[in-house]
Amino acid sequence: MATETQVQIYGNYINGEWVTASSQEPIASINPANTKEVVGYLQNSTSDDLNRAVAAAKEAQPAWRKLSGAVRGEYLYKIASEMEKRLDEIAATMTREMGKTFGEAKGETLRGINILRYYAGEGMRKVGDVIPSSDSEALMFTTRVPLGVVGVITPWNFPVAIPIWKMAPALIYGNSIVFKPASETGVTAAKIVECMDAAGLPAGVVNLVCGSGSVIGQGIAEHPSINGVTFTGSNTVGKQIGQTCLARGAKYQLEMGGKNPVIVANDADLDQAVEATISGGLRSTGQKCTATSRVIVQSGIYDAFKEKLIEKVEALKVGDGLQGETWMGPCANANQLKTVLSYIEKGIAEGATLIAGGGKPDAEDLASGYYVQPTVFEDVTGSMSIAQEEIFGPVLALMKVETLEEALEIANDVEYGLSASIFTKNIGNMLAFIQDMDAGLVRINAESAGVELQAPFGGMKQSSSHSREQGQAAIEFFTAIKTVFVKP
Ligand SMILES: NC(=O)C1=CN([C@@H]2O[C@H](COP(=O)(O)OP(=O)(O)OC[C@H]3O[C@@H](n4cnc5c(N)ncnc54)[C@H](O)[C@@H]3O)[C@@H](O)[C@H]2O)C=CC1
Ligand SMILES: O=C(O)CCC(=O)C(=O)O
Repeated sequence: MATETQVQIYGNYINGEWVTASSQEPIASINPANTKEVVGYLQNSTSDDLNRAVAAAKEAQPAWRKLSGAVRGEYLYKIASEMEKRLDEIAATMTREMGKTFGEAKGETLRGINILRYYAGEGMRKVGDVIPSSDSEALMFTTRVPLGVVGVITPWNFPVAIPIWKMAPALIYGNSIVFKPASETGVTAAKIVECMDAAGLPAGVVNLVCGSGSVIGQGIAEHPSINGVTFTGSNTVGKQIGQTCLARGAKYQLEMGGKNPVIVANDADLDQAVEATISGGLRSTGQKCTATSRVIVQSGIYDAFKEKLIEKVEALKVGDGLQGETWMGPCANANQLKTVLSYIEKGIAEGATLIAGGGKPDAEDLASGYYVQPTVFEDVTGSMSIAQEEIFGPVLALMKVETLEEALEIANDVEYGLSASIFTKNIGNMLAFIQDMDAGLVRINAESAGVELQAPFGGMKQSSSHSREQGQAAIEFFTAIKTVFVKP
């Protein structure tokens, strides 16, 4: 039974006020490192609550868009400062809600603060071009207008960075927001919104509505007054949201799964490749859409790479992310743990060889969390489930190849195309990889995860709806271009 004493209940934030949902049935956010601990309670909202939030956002948006970009930017700077004051508290909440280590959570919260400051500056930058008209007396130019009300549906794996890299550009370009976070990380989300409230953001500009994906998430996708929906999460849900939005003519942006490869060439720096494979594959318990999942190694370096990898993986300290010595925390929820364990079983059943990890850790102090050992398979072939499907857990699949052509063929032989890495010193290998790898993010001598806030981010193939987030690319989703023709 979960402990239910002295745990705060977080309201929805609608029209500038913290309010209780009409259902009166809070949802508990549980600590995956210790499932007896409730981190906080969230609202289990209904369609009525969503309708109120959308109405507030719709009413607030015209005045918000009429402010100058510089003034909107000032609000973002203030939100960043409020978050900075609460950096440790927000990071610790993130760790308690979804399990990543405190160090990673703090890094992510800082990243959120930097994203806010980056987009605050965007409020002062150009939004259009002057285009010569065929009429010599006319002035023709483009400008940009906000979409209106934007729905923001986010997952639990980056509970600060993802909502902020969606909300900051939405706000700077003049949109208002209805924000539905994953329930696993609703308390972290409420704390971000508390910072927005403390920064004095006008009522209704951002509205937080917690609740189930099928009611509030789907409700956002269907709502006739929501003009655009930005989503990160699973492929199945993303496609459903895309279809719902398309059917009613709303704009949508989907960031979904990955099955990211790293190629280790014979001439790779062995230590660098091993470190990056471990960091890219196992940090955050492998729960990143950019996580390394397939490790394609050339035969000349295979044995040395494998030996070093296993030695390092077996030394990783699994535990509660709030404890300083922990390198890898638990899976974020019971479903994730179940999924990871089921993929490990499938790997064995389909003929891969388990060479590290493979189950729950034995330690007694880990018994009440959703822990799994960092796991490595070898003898993995391209058709196996663990080589094709997103696991979203700390599982690496080693695949041995003779040539780099073979490596690239295997690397591209999946339905996803989010990120990919190669380790090599050969410029020809690097150029072939940059050219031929079907992924939105290609990295040379660097791990597959690691997104920079000022650069475009998004995937090819089934990994995204082919748009890009972050950096200046965000303007493409959060605004519409207007071409203006003026004649005296
Ligand atoms: N690309 C990424 O970064 C992520 C990928 N995933 C993948 O998804 C798998 C399952 O994780 P989940 O948390 O269940 O992801 P999910 O896709 O169900 O959840 C993501 C968000 O969508 C909402 N949602 C759920 N059902 C919805 C619906 N019918 N309509 C609208 N919104 C809905 C959720 O409440 C949450 O806010 C993971 O194992 C992983 O493979 C999950 C999280 C992030
Ligand atoms: O690697 C990163 O920093 C971003 C990953 C991401 O967007 C995700 O896992 O959803």
